[in-house]
Amino acid sequence: MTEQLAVAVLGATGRMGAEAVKAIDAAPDLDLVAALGREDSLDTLVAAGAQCIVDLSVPDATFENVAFAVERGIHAVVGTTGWDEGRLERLTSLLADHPATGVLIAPNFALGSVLASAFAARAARYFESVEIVELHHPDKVDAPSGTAVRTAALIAQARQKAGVPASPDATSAERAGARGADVDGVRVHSVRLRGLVAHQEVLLGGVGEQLTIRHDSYHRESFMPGILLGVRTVSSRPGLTVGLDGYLELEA
Ligand SMILES: NC(=O)c1ccc[n+]([C@@H]2O[C@H](COP(=O)([O-])OP(=O)(O)OC[C@H]3O[C@@H](n4cnc5c(N)ncnc54)[C@H](O)[C@@H]3O)[C@@H](O)[C@H]2O)c1
Ligand SMILES: O=C(O)C1=N[C@H](C(=O)O)CCC1
Repeated sequence: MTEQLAVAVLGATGRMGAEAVKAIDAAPDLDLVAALGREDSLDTLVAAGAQCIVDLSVPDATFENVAFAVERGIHAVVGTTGWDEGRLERLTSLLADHPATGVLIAPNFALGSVLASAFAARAARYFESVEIVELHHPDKVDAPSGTAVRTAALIAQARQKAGVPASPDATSAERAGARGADVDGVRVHSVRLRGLVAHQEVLLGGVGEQLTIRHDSYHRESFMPGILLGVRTVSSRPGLTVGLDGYLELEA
């Protein structure tokens, strides 16, 4: 029998963490060696012999958790949001000192969401206007969602490369927030509504037509195949990968 990979979950009692604990526990090739909450010491990871962490904690804690792992040569699969450019730069320089260690930061582990963002980036160069509406449960602490920030970045890159001008917008009188947040030049609107899990629409407008690319996660189980893929792949991908699309063959 091949040796199991020793995995620890951080944020283990949270909505996502609890689901990840179940998924890792059920995977025959993975050994759940630790399940940490807010009060637990990160030293537990070392004592438990973790080879890979899955961080599903909170934006305020995720950098410290991942840095602790990287400094000890423990790979990290990260679903927690809050990874701005400054944090990514600091992590990249930390990884330079630990060249065998891999980190995957995936704003969304649902395959359909990753595909929807990739499709939207491809389509965005052909439409005059593009805006994003992200819709989540009301217990979410951050807005806009990490997925929307990543989708906007991919769209902005694709439009810039293709020389597409900014989406037209004649707004000259605005009540604060009415036009959403500007993320890399793309307007992002955040809805928080009881009953929702995680949903996103990319609205693409051209003369006389509209294309909507929508993805829905109805249950947190939808994120588990992506987490397992990340855990199984991260040790063979040293350095930093942002987006699960980095581990998928998305080109047709
Ligand atoms: N990448 C994805 O596919 C995906 C999917 C869903 C949620 N998320 C993100 O995952 C994060 C968690 O979401 P959630 O809905 O499970 O939130 P949650 O609030 O239910 O869970 C977070 C947990 O982390 C714990 N925690 C706080 N500080 C900690 C620390 N220092 N170390 C370890 N644990 C700590 C909290 O006590 C809580 O139990 C959010 O940033 C969310 O946006 C990502
Ligand atoms: O429930 C959440 O919180 C989610 N967070 C991620 C994000 O911010 O994009 C992924 C979807 C669910």
